[in-house]
Amino acid sequence: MSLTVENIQKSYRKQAVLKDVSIDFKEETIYGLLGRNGAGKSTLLNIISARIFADSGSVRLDSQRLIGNEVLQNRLFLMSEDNLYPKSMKVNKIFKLTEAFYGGFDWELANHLTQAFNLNPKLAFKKLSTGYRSILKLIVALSVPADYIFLDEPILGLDASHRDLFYRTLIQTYSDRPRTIVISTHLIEEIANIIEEFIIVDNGQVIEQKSGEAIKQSGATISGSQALVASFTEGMDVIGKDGLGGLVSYYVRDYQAQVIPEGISVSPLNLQAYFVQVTQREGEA
Ligand SMILES: Nc1ncnc2c1ncn2[C@@H]1O[C@H](COP(=O)(O)OP(=O)(O)OP(=O)(O)O)[C@@H](O)[C@H]1O
Repeated sequence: MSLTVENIQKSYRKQAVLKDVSIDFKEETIYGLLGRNGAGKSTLLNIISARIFADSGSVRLDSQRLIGNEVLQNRLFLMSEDNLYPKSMKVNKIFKLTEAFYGGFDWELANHLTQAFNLNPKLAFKKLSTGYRSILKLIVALSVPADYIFLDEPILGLDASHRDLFYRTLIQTYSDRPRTIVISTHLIEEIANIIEEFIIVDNGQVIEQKSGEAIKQSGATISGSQALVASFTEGMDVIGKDGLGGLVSYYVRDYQAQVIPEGISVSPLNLQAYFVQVTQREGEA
C-alpha cells in the first residue's frame, strides 16, 4: 500500500499556496509535518484527504486516484481544526455517526480513551471546551479503521498532562495497530521522540524530508568568539547565526567531525533550532 502525492499546486486568488509538492508516504510510519504559520500545511492535508481540490497534480493510493473514489477516501482520515460536528450532537452519537460513515470503529479503544481523558460521553459538542473538542476529535481519529491518519494541530488547547497522555496513547495504538500517522504541529521538541520522519514545508514547498536522527546527527551548533567561529566554519553550510556579546553560535548543516581548535565548542543541533533556522526569512535573524 502506498500513498503518493504528486506535483500538487494550489493558489488562492493568484497567490500560490502550494507550489509543486510531491511526497511519498511510507506504510506504517509516523511523520511530523512542520512549517511556519501560513506555510501551506493545512491546505496540503485538506487536499490529500480530498476535502478540497488541488489546481493540478494528484493524490494516489496504490496508484489509484483518490478524487471521486469514496472507498479509497475512507482509508484516509483527517483530524482538522475545523469543527465539523453539529453543535448539539452528543459525544456518543458522534462516535456512532463515525462508525456508520467509516464502516467500523474501535469501540474498545474509544471507550478506554474516553475514560482515560475523563471525557463525558453524554455532553453535547458545543458544551466541550477547546481542549476537550481536541480530545474528542483525537479519539475519533484513532478509532476509525483508516490506514492513513492525518492530525492537523492535534494538541490545540490540551494541557501538559493531557498532551503527555496523548503522546503515550499514540505510541500504544501505533504499536497495537501500525498505520501511517502524519502530525502537523508547532511543538516540535515535545513530539520529536515519536516522529520517525520530518517533512518541512516552507512557502508552499517541501524543503526537506529527513529522519529526526539524521537531522540531529547531520547538524551542529558551533560557538566561540566571532573571529574563531567565522574562520572555523569557512566553507561549511551555515544555515543561521546567533550572537550575544562577543560570543556567537553558528548553526551548520551536514557537519563533518574534525579536530576542534581551542576556544571553539561544537554541540548537537536540536530540532527546534534546526527548524527555526531553515525556515527563517531574510532580515529575521
Ligand atoms: N480558503 C482560503 N482562501 C484564501 N486563502 C487561503 C484559504 N485557505 C488558506 N489560505 C491561505 O493559504 C496559505 C496557507 O494556509 P494554510 O492554512 O495551509 O497554512 P498552515 O501551514 O496550515 O498555517 P498554520 O500553521 O498557521 O495553521 C495562507 O496564506 C492562507 O492565508
